[in-house]
Amino acid sequence: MKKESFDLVIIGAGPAGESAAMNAKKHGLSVAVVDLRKNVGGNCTHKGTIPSKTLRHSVHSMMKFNRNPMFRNISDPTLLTFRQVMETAEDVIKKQVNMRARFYSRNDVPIFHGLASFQDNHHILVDGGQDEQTILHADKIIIATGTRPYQPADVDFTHPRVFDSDKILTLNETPKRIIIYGAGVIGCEYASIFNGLGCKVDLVNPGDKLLSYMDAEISDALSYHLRSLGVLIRHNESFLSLEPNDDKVVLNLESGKLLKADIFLWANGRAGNTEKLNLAAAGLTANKRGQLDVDELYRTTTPNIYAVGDVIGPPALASASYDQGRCASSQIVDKAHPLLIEDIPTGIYTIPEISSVGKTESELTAAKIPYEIGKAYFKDTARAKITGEDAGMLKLLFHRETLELLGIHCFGDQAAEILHIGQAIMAQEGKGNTIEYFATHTFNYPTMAEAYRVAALNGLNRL
Ligand SMILES: Cc1cc2nc3c(=O)[nH]c(=O)nc-3n(C[C@H](O)[C@H](O)[C@H](O)COP(=O)(O)OP(=O)(O)OC[C@H]3O[C@@H](n4cnc5c(N)ncnc54)[C@H](O)[C@@H]3O)c2cc1C
Ligand SMILES: NC(=O)c1ccc[n+]([C@@H]2O[C@H](COP(=O)([O-])OP(=O)(O)OC[C@H]3O[C@@H](n4cnc5c(N)ncnc54)[C@H](O)[C@@H]3O)[C@@H](O)[C@H]2O)c1
Repeated sequence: MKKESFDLVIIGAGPAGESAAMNAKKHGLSVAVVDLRKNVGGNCTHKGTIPSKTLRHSVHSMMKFNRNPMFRNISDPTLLTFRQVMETAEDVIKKQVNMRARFYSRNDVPIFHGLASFQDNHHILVDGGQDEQTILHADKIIIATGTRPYQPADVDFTHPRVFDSDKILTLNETPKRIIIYGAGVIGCEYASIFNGLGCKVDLVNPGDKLLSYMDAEISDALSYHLRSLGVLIRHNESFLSLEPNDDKVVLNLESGKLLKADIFLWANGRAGNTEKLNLAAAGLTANKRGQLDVDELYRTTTPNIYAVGDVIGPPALASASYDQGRCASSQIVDKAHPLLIEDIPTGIYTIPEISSVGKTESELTAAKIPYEIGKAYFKDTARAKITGEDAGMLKLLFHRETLELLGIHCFGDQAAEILHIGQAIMAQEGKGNTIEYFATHTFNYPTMAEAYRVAALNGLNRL
């Protein structure tokens, strides 16, 4: 059996593992990465963020084409199939893998392909199959193994009409009707994608609101727009059983309702990839969702082992995973790094898109912070009229005495980009963070950024 030794071994080549590896290497450590997959990029590139965002982009482009009368000079409205949009996604995945693989080779970080498991807290066995086994000795170890869709035992995911968010990428035919169970981020994003492909979508939500952690007005706006596009949302419904047949699936709900569709997508929760790591050998245990507990420096309870990314639980975002990986390896190379755990923005790629950072109205009300609201409706900006994307709103929440920006909530086309303008101001210290910035600086015209000026003036006029 081969044996090699490194300062740092990272398990998982997703966003968290990649950024941890690059950062440690740049600071002079010898680093190796282990991943089950032949290709780097993690679930983010192969199953999660990249395919879903590419699918969403293609579907959204097609919707714009179908909606804009100018394009009728070229062709009648048309629909793409799931396979067609998936081909574009596969192409993007390939390009991402090539780019990311170059990061590893240029920085001289070897990748060991195979299943990693602990032998003790300094030794990892990499099982590459076919007698290819390697033992890696490491001074420090970072676990960045991510998550996979949680699969309840009573749902048969081997049935061709039953999918989770990984398997859905293998779908060959566009269904006429789909039931999506779970209305978290994945459920809502796929509801938008399938709705855009012309499918009838039943979005079944075990909760009483879509994305209830969002600002209530934004959550309501999402429900309104999804419904107006034809998505049937059913709140407060719980899964009872699923009967997959040759020609359809039947979902039985605890309320006694029975829903029928061509396919069923389970989008309710994820589980940490820890069960094959032999954690006990390293003195570690995972919680019942397979996640690991860490302190604010991403240290597990075993002193030389760190954990980052989705495997440590919320916020479970690619964006945060990149930062967590860098933070953890900065601790290892003894370069203190800002912790980057406050005010993580959310970008939710429904159609229309949602993005927010900072406090919601209900959080500010509960904390008895005297805030005021400034709003800009996209329909009142020239840019939105030009692009035809005029459904949406930018809402700024600010302290009515100090004018400090406390929360930014945006709904509509490009919301995830628009948000970062305000985030930059919100992150300023002391008097640098003021809503007045938007009223006293000139914005390019016509832009969506101009919505900040409109919202700031709207808010200041309320004082
Ligand atoms: C459908 C979907 C859409 C998403 N959209 C977004 C989005 O728009 N924006 C956003 O910020 N986030 C999004 N996310 C979340 C994002 O994908 C994750 O936060 C991110 O992938 C987490 O990165 P990670 O490095 O922790 O792990 P992952 O990307 O999960 O990678 C972990 C890697 O570890 C490997 N591994 C696991 N166990 C072992 C083992 N024992 N041995 C060897 N290798 C192992 C796996 O093969 C995998 O390659 C989405 C997720 C999903 C599912
Ligand atoms: N645009 C984006 O940023 C984006 C897009 C898609 C997914 N994601 C990330 O992926 C993660 C998963 O999204 P989601 O929509 O599946 O989930 P979610 O976190 O919204 O959860 C959906 C429901 O499943 C439950 N649940 C979670 N894990 C479970 C488990 N192991 N067993 C039983 N129930 C469980 C949750 O409590 C919740 O009620 C999220 O944390 C999200 O941040 C992000």
